[in-house]
Amino acid sequence: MEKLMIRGGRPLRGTVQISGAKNSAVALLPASLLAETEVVLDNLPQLSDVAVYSEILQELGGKVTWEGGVMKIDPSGLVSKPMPNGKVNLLRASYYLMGALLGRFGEATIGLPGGCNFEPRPIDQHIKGFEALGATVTNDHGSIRISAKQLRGAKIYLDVVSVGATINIMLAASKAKGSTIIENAAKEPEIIDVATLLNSMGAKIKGAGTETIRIEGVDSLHGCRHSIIPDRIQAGTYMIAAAATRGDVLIDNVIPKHLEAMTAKLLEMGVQVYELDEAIRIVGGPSYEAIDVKALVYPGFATDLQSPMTSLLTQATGVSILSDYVYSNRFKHVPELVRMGAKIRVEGRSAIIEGGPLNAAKVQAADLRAGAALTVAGLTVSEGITEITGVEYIDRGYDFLVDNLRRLGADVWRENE
Ligand SMILES: CC(=O)N[C@H]1[C@@H](OP(=O)(O)OP(=O)(O)OC[C@H]2O[C@@H](n3ccc(=O)[nH]c3=O)[C@H](O)[C@@H]2O)O[C@H](CO)[C@@H](O)[C@@H]1O
Ligand SMILES: C=C(OP(=O)(O)O)C(=O)O
Repeated sequence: MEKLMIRGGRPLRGTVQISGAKNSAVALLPASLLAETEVVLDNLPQLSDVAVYSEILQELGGKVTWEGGVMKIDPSGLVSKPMPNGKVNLLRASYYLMGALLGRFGEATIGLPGGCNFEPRPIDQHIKGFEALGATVTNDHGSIRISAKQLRGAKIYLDVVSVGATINIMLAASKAKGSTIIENAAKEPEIIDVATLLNSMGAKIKGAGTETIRIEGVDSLHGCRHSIIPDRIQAGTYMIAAAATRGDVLIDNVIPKHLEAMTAKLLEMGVQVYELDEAIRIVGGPSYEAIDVKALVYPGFATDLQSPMTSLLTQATGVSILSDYVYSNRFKHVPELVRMGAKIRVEGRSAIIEGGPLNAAKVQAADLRAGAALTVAGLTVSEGITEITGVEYIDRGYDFLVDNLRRLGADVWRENE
């Protein structure tokens, strides 16, 4: 196991290139299993979740080659195989195998997903969707078994706006007989990305990115080439890090529209933000105002940026309130930030943050974005070395983190624990 070491206090300066989106990649890989011929994915991030997924595809009989940011997936030799445990327990997005294998083979047995467990993350809406499409779903000692003689299109209203359920239903419904309508669908850019891939494979999906998605089922899907959208969460984290270190950073290869909520909040604090066609420049200032932030479903402020934003708000003057309306208890970063001298208390679904300086400490990342929050915090501390364990979580979502930060002038490195 490694730990991340940070000697902070240096303003980040320069340009950082943002990779393809993790939350798209981990849905596009299983989506490719619905094709009968080769799918090529470009701009793939080099993340541990992607590596695990490529191994899962190979266990299922897919042929995978992965060089740099390009993965070729030949699913022609795919076999229907139960996956009750093993690699599926390592990542959250293994739940997409349910929709993909159900669409491809009419059956799937998949162990309950892993990933970041900051609080219980139910999948009842995924199951409600599969059942509405005519599947039988049973829970067998922590494995979900799903089967259908023939999937049939249906009208499905999601009780909660769920990224995973929306995509999972799209995957299965692409191969159902007749039309499916998903109401109260999630609108995240990653959903549009998955629909774009599926449509390039021959699916008929309309309305992705709105709250009503219509899917006309087709008999078969074919291979294609697809380039993954940039990772808005990675981009938002570098925006936060640039502001927190009072630096000047060009965040390149982004879709600025995907970061509008982030941009609006930074401007409100007094950070200078310049939107270009495919880049955003952040210029930090000497002082920031405290603000209130509400994490919501897209296009609201992303819950995945809530933890790193907490670290930035410790650098503002006054008291900020950061509330998470997606996950009520996503605050595992808070006790660790408190160890670094932050004045934060959690009340219900809100963190109340009083601005003030941080100090170096030995801290533990309990999940991916908690790790991002601690990294941002460490970068602001000018005396001492911050040591962050739990780096394996950070590797789920930030490729080339040390290289990128060093190129921006930070003094960071990894060491064996
Ligand atoms: C791999 C991936 O894309 N992960 C993202 C995805 O997770 P994930 O798809 O798991 O998150 P959802 O959008 O499904 O969850 C949103 C909310 O709905 C609840 N819920 C969800 C499904 C369900 O069946 N029942 C239910 O009650 C969840 O507990 C949560 O409170 O979206 C989250 C919210 O933007 C992000 O934090 C994750 O980074
Ligand atoms: C929670 C996250 O990921 P996952 O859903 O894959 O655990 C995240 O990306 O912040």
